[in-house]
Amino acid sequence: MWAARKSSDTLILINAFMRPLKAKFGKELLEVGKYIIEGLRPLKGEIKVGGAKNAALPIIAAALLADSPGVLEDIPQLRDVNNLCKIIEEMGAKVKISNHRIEIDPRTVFKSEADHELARKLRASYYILGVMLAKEGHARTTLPGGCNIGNRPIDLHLKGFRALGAEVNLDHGVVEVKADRLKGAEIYLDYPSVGATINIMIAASRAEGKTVIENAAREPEIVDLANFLTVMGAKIKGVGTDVIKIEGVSEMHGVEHRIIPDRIEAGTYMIAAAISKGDVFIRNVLTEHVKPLIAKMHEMGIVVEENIEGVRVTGQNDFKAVDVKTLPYPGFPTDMQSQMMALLTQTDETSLIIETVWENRFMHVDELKRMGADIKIDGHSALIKPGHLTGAEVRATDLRAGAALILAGLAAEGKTEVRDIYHVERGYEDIEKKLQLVGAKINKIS
Ligand SMILES: CC(=O)N[C@H]1[C@@H](OP(=O)(O)OP(=O)(O)OC[C@H]2O[C@@H](n3ccc(=O)[nH]c3=O)[C@H](O)[C@@H]2O)O[C@H](CO)[C@@H](O)[C@@H]1O
Ligand SMILES: C=C(OP(=O)(O)O)C(=O)O
Repeated sequence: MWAARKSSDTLILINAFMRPLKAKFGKELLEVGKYIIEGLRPLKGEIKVGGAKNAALPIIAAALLADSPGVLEDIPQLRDVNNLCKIIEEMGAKVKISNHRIEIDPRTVFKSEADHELARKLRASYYILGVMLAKEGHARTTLPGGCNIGNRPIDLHLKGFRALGAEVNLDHGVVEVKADRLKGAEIYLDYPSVGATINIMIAASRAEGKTVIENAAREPEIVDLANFLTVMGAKIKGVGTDVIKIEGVSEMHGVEHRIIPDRIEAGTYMIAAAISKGDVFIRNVLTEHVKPLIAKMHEMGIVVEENIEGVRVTGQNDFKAVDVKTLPYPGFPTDMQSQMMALLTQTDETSLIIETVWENRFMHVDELKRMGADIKIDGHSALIKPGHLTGAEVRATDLRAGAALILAGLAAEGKTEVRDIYHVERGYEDIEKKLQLVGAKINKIS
């Protein structure tokens, strides 16, 4: 959407040229690309982090709950955001995008179904379910896409909707939820699922009476969404703890809201600074959100200095091996696991990573091995031995796997080609440009 608005003439020309090729090879043809990285250059300077993808997405969807237009600031320019905006536009909302600001007018929404093809392109499309169920008493969408990092059921979302009084149907991968009136309920989540907590919180904000979500997820993105909903008129207490209480309201209005900084993007650049043996100030970081990473970096002997605006990471010492276990917030984030693994290939001894959130989030391991890494997987654990990385041709199997390979490329001798960068662009805005600004030799070939 941004690209189209930035240079629509160029796109018309490209499309005319690509149409016959797209017809022959499929519509994703334009989305293939690669990064080429030449490593062993210490990064120096400053990188600015953007708004958080995983906060922006539910907040864009939740803007439809209002009965008047609203404005969102610090929206990252990402494939996922673009696709979600297309979904809500197709449902009738008026969406005006300029730079990192989006105006959403929900008054013209006439449809409670998300376009299936678009919905399959991202995980967060399922927030349309909670939003439209609350707003119109009906919603329909296909099961969502997102990273292929394991089984990604939505049973807890559906359990929550049922508890609120909705009728739920899941047939051939299409989910439909309906209710004449949602009623507040007590809902215990078997696991503190981020998506289920968000979807239930959204639906409950317009239900009749009080809802209590127990064993709720505590991620900062959920707190950001709750702050947004509260300014819109919702009554929410306990967010950021594992018990969230919501008193339903009948009206919500459009507001202005600034999205919190992306803690995973911040963490990725913190590792870029360290792994390249560089010295980088990463601006626009809420340091309390990256504490689990800062703690591990300190253990490794990496110098991390925090201030109100961000963190300075200096990676000039030798790195000590550490063990890492991924957990729901405030534990070490699974979304930083692959990037951390790239860093742990550069330590003095063997490190251990235990992935407890997703059962299939080691797909980057085979790719890192192509670059010379010595990693053994046993179930949910990976043993990482120190090794010398050399450039290779590798594939970004998912968003954070792609980020890990770019990071490994920064520490590798020679040239690394990271292919299939579709997923990377779902979650990182201009990663190659931000890295170029601090001295990395990285180019994107589209
Ligand atoms: C768009 C978005 O915000 N994505 C993030 C969100 O994903 P997402 O919201 O999909 O992740 P969840 O927190 O829901 O999933 C965590 C665990 O709960 C399980 N589960 C989840 C839902 C459900 O109904 N039943 C169930 O069993 C999953 O299989 C997984 O093992 O949180 C994850 C965990 O921090 C991150 O890796 C993702 O980047
Ligand atoms: C897994 C991720 O995203 P999604 O849930 O959107 O696939 C992620 O952001 O690392």
